[in-house]
Amino acid sequence: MADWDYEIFWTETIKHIKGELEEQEFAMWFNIEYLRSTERELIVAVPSSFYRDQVKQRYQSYIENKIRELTGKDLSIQFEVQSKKDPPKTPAAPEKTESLPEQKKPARETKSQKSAKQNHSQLRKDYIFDNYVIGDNNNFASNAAMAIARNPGDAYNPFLIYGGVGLGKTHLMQAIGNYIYENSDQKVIYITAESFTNEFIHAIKEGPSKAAAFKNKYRYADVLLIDDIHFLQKKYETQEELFHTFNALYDAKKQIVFTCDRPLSELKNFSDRLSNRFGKGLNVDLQPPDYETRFAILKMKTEARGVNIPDEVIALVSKNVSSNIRDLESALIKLIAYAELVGKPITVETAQQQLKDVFASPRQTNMSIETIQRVVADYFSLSHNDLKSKKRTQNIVFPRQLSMFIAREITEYSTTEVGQSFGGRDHTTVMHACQKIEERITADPSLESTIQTLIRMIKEYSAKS
Ligand SMILES: Nc1ncnc2c1ncn2[C@@H]1O[C@H](COP(=O)(O)OP(=O)(O)OP(=O)(O)O)[C@@H](O)[C@H]1O
Repeated sequence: MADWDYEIFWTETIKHIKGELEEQEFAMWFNIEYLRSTERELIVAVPSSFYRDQVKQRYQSYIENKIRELTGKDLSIQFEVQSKKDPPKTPAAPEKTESLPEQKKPARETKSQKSAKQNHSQLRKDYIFDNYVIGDNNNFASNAAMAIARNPGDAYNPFLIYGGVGLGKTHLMQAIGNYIYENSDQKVIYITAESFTNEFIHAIKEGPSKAAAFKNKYRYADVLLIDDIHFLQKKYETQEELFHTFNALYDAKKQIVFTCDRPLSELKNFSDRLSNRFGKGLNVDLQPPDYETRFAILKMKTEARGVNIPDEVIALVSKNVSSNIRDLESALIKLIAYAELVGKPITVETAQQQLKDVFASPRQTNMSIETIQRVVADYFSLSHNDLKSKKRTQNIVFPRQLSMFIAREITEYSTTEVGQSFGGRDHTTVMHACQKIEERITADPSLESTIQTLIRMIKEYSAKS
């Protein structure tokens, strides 16, 4: 694994730490830059030997623990002193702007993904890294996916991508498959959990030789990609079969990738031992894209279709369709179809008229939970990461419960979805939070007016962003 690069994990670790520490403390002690990595070490730069000694003493084990949580590996941090003229760069949140965003880059790969090989029969040929736009919502997941595609079976195995509908799980998973298929002779198998189940039931019905053929087919894969494993809930026999397939592949160091619509902890009627196995590797989530990323995705999709749509129209659609990327694409297709049918260019006016129902649908007007978190956190002088963190101090627990309560009041998100947005908490935590807030309102009616103030602020914030 000589060419392994832990930079993405370093970036992610720093992001977590930034969310946990006071702003000042972070700015003071995390003037640390990633340099390179070896199999067991991450080498980072600090500005002076004094700084190095202080950081080592205060934070080395804290950082190493964080990295272990993310990678599952015991990596040690080595500090190199490198004086710099430039001031430290601390990651800053992207500013929200009404203007057109700069073009984001798709996830380009260094190796060419185009070759003379025939397309893989189970993989969509356009689901490749080159067509996958990277934004803050999927940065970690897509970088991890590329690292896995370059070293299948080596480091992050199994790899689980989870997140809500239409956020790019299948695309990313198939990009891994396409990359490996194009660049090696490894046998890549992609299947949805539903087809896996149907094939399994059919094979058993057909008798022992078909059942054996089924087992062999999956156990001799080099790379197994199974989409939508939440479908396996309650399918105990298929889970059992997959458990054995998993063990055979895992022991042989073959890469396994799964997608799921929720974190493993939220799967119901799912065997613990299977869930434990899946949880062994790297689990990453995909969040809904921000405005800039939506714009970049639409821009890329229009270019790929060879249609000419003004940037103002792309901006309008990106602003008004925020639920997921599939909805974004559907809106675009609707516009293109209309323009082709009536033979007219697409303008802001036609887009507004043709997509007015889409823009007004409850899915699009639904307030994002992140907006609620940001406004409530700001009100209580916290960072919005505090609300998603595991911290249980009273100054954080109350705003967190309040945010959950407001999310249930003014959005259509389920308790499961709300819980997931608060650091992957269970839906029962959300129910408990709502009950606690209701009890507090009964005991202290002035809380009701605080809640109304917050809701007004959230709506104003949302209208501006
Ligand atoms: N980052 C991205 N860049 C470009 N296109 C994207 C991106 N993410 C998703 N898409 C596109 O959005 C559409 C939906 O993606 P995909 O089917 O992978 O979502 P999903 O999360 O698997 O959804 P589901 O849960 O419904 O199966 C696809 O056309 C995909 O190409």
